[in-house]
Amino acid sequence: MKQLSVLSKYFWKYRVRFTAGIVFIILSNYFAVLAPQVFGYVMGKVVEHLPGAKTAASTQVKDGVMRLLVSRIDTLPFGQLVAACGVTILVLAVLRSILMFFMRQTIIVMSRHIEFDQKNEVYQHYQQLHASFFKTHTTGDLMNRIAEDVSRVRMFTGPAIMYLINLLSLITLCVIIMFRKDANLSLIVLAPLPLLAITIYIVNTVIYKKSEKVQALLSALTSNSQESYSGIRVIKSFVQERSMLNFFTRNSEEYRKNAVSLAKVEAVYFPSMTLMVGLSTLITVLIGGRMALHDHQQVGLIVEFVIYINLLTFPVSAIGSVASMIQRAAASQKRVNEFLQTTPEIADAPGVQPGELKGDIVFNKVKFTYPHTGITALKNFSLTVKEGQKVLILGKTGSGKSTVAQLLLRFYNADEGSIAVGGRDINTFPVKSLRDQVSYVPQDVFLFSDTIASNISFGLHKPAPPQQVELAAQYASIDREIKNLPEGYQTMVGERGVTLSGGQKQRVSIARALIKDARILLFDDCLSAVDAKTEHEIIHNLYNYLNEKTAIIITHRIFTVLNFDQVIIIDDGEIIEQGTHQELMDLNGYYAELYRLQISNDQSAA
Ligand SMILES: Nc1ncnc2c1ncn2[C@@H]1O[C@H](COP(=O)(O)OP(=O)(O)OP(=O)(O)O)[C@@H](O)[C@H]1O
Repeated sequence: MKQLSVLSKYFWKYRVRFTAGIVFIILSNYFAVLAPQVFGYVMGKVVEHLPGAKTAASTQVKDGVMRLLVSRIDTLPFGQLVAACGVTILVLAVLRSILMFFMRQTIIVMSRHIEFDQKNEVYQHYQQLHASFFKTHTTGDLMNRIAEDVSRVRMFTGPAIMYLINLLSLITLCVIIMFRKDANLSLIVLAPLPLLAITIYIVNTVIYKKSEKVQALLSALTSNSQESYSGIRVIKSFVQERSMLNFFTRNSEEYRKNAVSLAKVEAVYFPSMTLMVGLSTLITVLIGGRMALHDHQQVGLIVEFVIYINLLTFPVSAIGSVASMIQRAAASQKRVNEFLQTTPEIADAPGVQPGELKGDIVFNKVKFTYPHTGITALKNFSLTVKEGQKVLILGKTGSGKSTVAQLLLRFYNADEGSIAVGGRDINTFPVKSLRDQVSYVPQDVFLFSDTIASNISFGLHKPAPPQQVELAAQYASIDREIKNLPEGYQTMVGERGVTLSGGQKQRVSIARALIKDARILLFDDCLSAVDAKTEHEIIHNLYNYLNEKTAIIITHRIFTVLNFDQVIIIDDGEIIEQGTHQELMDLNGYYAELYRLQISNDQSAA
């Protein structure tokens, strides 16, 4: 419950709606308990008019509104009195329905507003969290917190709160009226209700546990089928359809067993609930009937009590489900809180001022170990890139090349040493300002489910004119291919759109970086999927585009077309060769060997 206290800020935010909702619930329940009193009164009058009735039935009227009504109709002829009572009951029912409508309109609508705010809060927090957080949490878990957990919390801020206030006010009103009318009879007829509430709570907990399991199995089944669809080509090419089917069937069977067991418990639950409610009504009729035999005056009271018991049925049976809704919401809110309390590791130091990024990039004795794997990706890494220089970083796979880009963009903070741009430590720039001024083409291409034009202009802060988008695409050598698509730049890509080839996606991703027109560019192995001719064309275009800009190009291949100011070879996180093309050829080490190998491969391919 402590977990849910964080929601108080939202209840305060929507206090007017919330208070109005509480008033509507209480008023609607007040009208609900007035109706049995009218029934009781009219039944008393009916008994009074029965042939052979000896005594005038007493009308135990305790409520102010009832007293007012009785004073108006008590002297009416019998027929008119009954009609007036009928109309009153009808009016009360209509009033109650209207109030119930407003009760939902206030409380349930408030819960939807809270859900919206909370989703935004969670999403905003996601955006601020550091890269290693996303490495240690699965996408499914993150999706669950924003979707499933927030929805369960909504079940608390909406239905659970509404039922709780409803049941508390209705039980209080009914019990007060019943005890004022006949304390002994009240004690007897209400006795089974706590038993009913406890039983429902216990059974509900069992249902909750079972449905949790069913839910988890269903999630596993969904991820299993999702993975099968995504990897369908691998499955088919390795002829693994049957084993995948067997795996799915096993999971599916497990799900079926648990779902059937849940259905069995639910099947017992509802009839036993009705039985217990029936028991209360039965006790009222039995004891009340005996009382009425001795005293006809009691008939109206018994009728009233039977209606109260039926009125109490729903709130009492809701206690269990409300309690488990609150439990679930508390567990979900705990998960949301854990996440919201995760502080972003990469944050701006107090008082940092934005500034223009220009000048040399200097890595000074940088050491970095990935926090959750303990892999030291860079050791004693020092590199000076002068403004306007083009630097090529080469090295075996896993040698630490991409880590250089990750650290420069502050996806992670270096453990030792420093990184400076224009003589200013990058930690003294606001992170957003730093990233805004560096164009980055990541190794893993990601395109959003949107048009090609939107994907290219993604990093811009205002809409880009079509000419600007086309120019960027021309530099990335993808313009012609885009124009050949049925809808050109307006073609949808991503899951629901046209499937671009790996090389096409890479070039759209390059265009997205180039359109930013930043002074510093980082290309991380971004031409791995294009053919040699296209690679040549892009490098040639880049040569013109880069001009005065500073560029760090990470790759496995040597680009012979572009004249690099420096070539760096990294091995196991350390620089093992560094210099110009000629210097490294003279060194006759890793670079020279790679160069000769590549030239001979290119020649044999030509
Ligand atoms: N996010 C990460 N979390 C943990 N370890 C990582 C992460 N990224 C990379 N590593 C590890 O750090 C080392 C260097 O990785 P890095 O991606 O910098 O290599 P790379 O030279 O760019 O490789 P490739 O050419 O295959 O892209 C590798 O051993 C890798 O397993």
